[in-house]
Amino acid sequence: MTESPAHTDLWPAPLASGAVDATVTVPGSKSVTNRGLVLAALAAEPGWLRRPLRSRDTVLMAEALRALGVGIEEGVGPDGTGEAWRVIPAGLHGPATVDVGNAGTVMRFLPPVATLADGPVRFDGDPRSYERPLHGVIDALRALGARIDDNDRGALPMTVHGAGALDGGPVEIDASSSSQFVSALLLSGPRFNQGVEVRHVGAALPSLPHIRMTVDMLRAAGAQVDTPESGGEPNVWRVSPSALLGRDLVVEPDLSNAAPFLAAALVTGGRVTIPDWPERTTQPGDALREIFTAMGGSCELTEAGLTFTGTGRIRGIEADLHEVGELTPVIAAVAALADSESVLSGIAHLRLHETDRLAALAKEINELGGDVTETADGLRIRPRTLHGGVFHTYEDHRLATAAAVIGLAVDGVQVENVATTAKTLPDFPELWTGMLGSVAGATTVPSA
Ligand SMILES: O=C(O)C1=C[C@@H](OP(=O)(O)O)[C@@H](O)[C@H](O)C1
Ligand SMILES: C=C(OP(=O)(O)O)C(=O)O
Repeated sequence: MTESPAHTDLWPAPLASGAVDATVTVPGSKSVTNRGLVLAALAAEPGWLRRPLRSRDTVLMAEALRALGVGIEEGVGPDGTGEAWRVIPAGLHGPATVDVGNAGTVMRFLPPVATLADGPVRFDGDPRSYERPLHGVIDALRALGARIDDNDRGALPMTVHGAGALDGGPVEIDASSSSQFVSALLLSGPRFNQGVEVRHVGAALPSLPHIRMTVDMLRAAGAQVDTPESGGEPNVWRVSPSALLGRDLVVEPDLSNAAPFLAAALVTGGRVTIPDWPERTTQPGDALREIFTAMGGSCELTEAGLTFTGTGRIRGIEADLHEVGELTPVIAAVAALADSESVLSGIAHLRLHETDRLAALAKEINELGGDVTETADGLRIRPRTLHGGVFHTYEDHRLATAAAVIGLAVDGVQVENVATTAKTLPDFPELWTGMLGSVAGATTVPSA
């Protein structure tokens, strides 16, 4: 549906001329915003999303819900401060068309919602969306009573023939390729006639914090959810049928998108504060505190937010990133600048993310003179002296931010299509140069 433009734009990644010392306000979480939109759309009464992320993935989600009949009004919040979206649930209608772009959250969370519409809902997206796994959602919905026309591909494009309701009940899925299969079924579960019981069968499930986020947000909307952690069976989640409450939800900053800024403190031996870092959160980005501390920095959570301080020395790390896979590109970039080897494991499923992230990181870091090899389930990174060159980003926002991190320490890194950061962080170039503006004598290059 969406054409893939030829991306020849090159953004000269600014070199840091000294230690950064900055406060960076990071926009809202993609994962929280898109769950918040779905739950608000399925609620029995209107709700608010305050400080939502406005980015390609969240705008696609909002547009899709509008296409199904949901009202989403963009404006300021009930207290008159900050951006807020008012979500007004309505009967869900087909025929409708949904453009998923390359958003995993849209392509996986919305087909269960579409089963509740009263007509056909056509799903299409970027060429890459056709390659990303969706079989877990399609097979499960069919088992729960839905009619889906996917030409036996188990992938996009497809049409969900909404019948106005879904039986629901127990279902088995293999979600080892994406935790989003589980989240997708749970989010709509309260609205299925019998609720839903999802049993994961197969190899280990990735991204467990994202499933905890789904469960926490469902409970906050009034749903009853039984989980392995609340005394249930391992790998089984159960959501009872119920109405959902309209909430006044304040979206946390996107902690995964804080990664490149925290990395800048580590790489330059500087200091970066991220305001509004939550004390408790299900976001996987919270693990950065531990991971970057192990790589050589230190952090402190105060009323000002999370302050991360680097020493200028970066240590390699051996880390299983299975639960926090989306942090991999920036961690790999830091590891390429470390003084010892790193082994990142547990992330074979990243081959099916926005791009094959393992292949892309190995190729692009190696083209700058690095020594990165792919393992069966991750990356081995041996630091080398790097040189400048073009860093291709494969329409992957996190490849672009990873390249910017390397560019802090390596002169002449040119990031192809930095605009691809718009998937989750449209203001990245401005935030980055703003952060560097606080370095005396910094070479800040305006974005192309
Ligand atoms: O549910 C979510 O919001 C997400 C779950 C994870 O997906 P996978 O389990 O497919 O890795 C993560 O990588 C993605 O960025 C966001
Ligand atoms: C894997 C990611 O996104 P998506 O939601 O498209 O799966 C990501 O943002 O790193």
